[in-house]
Amino acid sequence: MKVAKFGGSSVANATQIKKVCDIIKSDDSRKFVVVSAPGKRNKEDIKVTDLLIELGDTYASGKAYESVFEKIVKRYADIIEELDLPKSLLDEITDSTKKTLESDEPDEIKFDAVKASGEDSSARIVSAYLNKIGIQATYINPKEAGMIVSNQPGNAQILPESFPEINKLRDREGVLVIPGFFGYTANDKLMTFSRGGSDITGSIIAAGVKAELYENFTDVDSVFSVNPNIVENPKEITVLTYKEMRELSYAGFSVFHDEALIPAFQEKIPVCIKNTNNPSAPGTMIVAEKEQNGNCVVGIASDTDFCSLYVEKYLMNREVGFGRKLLQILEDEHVSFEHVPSGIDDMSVIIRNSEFTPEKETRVVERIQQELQVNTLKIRRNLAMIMVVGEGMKSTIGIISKATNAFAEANVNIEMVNQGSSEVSIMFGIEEEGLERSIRSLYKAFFG
Ligand SMILES: Nc1ncnc2c1ncn2[C@@H]1O[C@H](COP(=O)(O)OP(=O)(O)O)[C@@H](O)[C@H]1O
Ligand SMILES: N[C@@H](CC(=O)OP(=O)(O)O)C(=O)O
Repeated sequence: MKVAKFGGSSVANATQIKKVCDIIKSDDSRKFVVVSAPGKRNKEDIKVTDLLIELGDTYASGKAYESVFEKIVKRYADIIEELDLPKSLLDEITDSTKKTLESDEPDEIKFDAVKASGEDSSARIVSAYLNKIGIQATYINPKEAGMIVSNQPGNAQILPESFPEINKLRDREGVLVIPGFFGYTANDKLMTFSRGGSDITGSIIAAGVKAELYENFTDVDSVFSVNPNIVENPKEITVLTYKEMRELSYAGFSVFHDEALIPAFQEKIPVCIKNTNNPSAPGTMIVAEKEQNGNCVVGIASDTDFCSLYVEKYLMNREVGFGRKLLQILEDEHVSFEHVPSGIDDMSVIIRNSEFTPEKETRVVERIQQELQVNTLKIRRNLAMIMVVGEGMKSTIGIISKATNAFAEANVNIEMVNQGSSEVSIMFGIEEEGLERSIRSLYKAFFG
């Protein structure tokens, strides 16, 4: 039995949904189908999830929300009409979205329910269309599927007790169509995962039903060795390990959510990234282990919007507990950090800009100065992180020198370097301004 997840681009309009249903029809083992909300139909379009977020915000602020509501309804209306599905389905979706919007739930809970209604509507539509073309299919709500999550709006985590419940889905008849992106708390409150979280649903279902394969259908033939929006026609990756993919998606390969590998990895379920628009292409396989042959670097990922908090203190190496005290100040402000490169007398903490608001910065700086008596304290914003990834790097000499040469050729100054202890990745911090030319130069050095 396989789990097939279809992303927003695969259900963006009726033509795409027909392709999705053909893919399901072409293989009887595709029993579990997870869908996202309709995504962008072209570059300038807006994802339904983004419209729903706008709807929730507008409603909460007491402003007129009707025009954005109409835009959302129009997206479903066009799809339902073109698929020749009954008008009652559109009424059902419209009524349920309106009811969610007008519910008495606290704003935070309501926002998640409004946001998730895009996935819910997609699943109802796909299931109805499958039945129309003669495939027995049932819409399954995540509550019915047994997806119990933590009480963290917008950032829920699956709870372990879900898996035995999900396993029972194996006994159900026909194709089961499950909306991605959300689950329910033990108190029956709907909570969404973080953005892009339908990939997580697919992986949870795959782990729960112990699927033979988790197929993740998107709009590219494979995972490329570098973001195709930066380098034209980059090299395709045929096989990746879980570890490599986790590092790459964490560091910016938005094609697959970085948290989504964990459930599949725990049950050792292979993942295949495939293209809805070209399903016969083999795609990229993500597996536990692979043979090391060819290039030791598999991919180069990058992300922007980081800042660094740099502290220097003479004899820091001798001061027991310095690192803990610094990180404690960040913990007290609920700031999570990404990397901590350090020297003898200095330490940097790399944080996402969104985590480190100006208000938090003021409080953190004040406390560091008062409590840690550092000699230097510097905050730098607008940093980009580049991650060079590959399991084969640990047994290969000269990777860092090849990379630093590539930065030099791109005339970009490296602000920091951090090699993860697993030696699967090397991280370089640079100013955002030099990002694209660095990536092109690194790509040329490792894949050119
Ligand atoms: N290294 C990469 N390989 C493939 N695609 C990538 C990579 N980095 C970024 N992307 C982008 O990810 C997109 C697919 O992810 P996403 O938009 O989330 O799809 P979906 O709509 O299927 O959820 C691709 O269209 C591509 O622009
Ligand atoms: N629709 C949600 C969840 C998701 O996974 O979407 P997509 O498959 O389009 O990345 C979002 O936009 O965050």
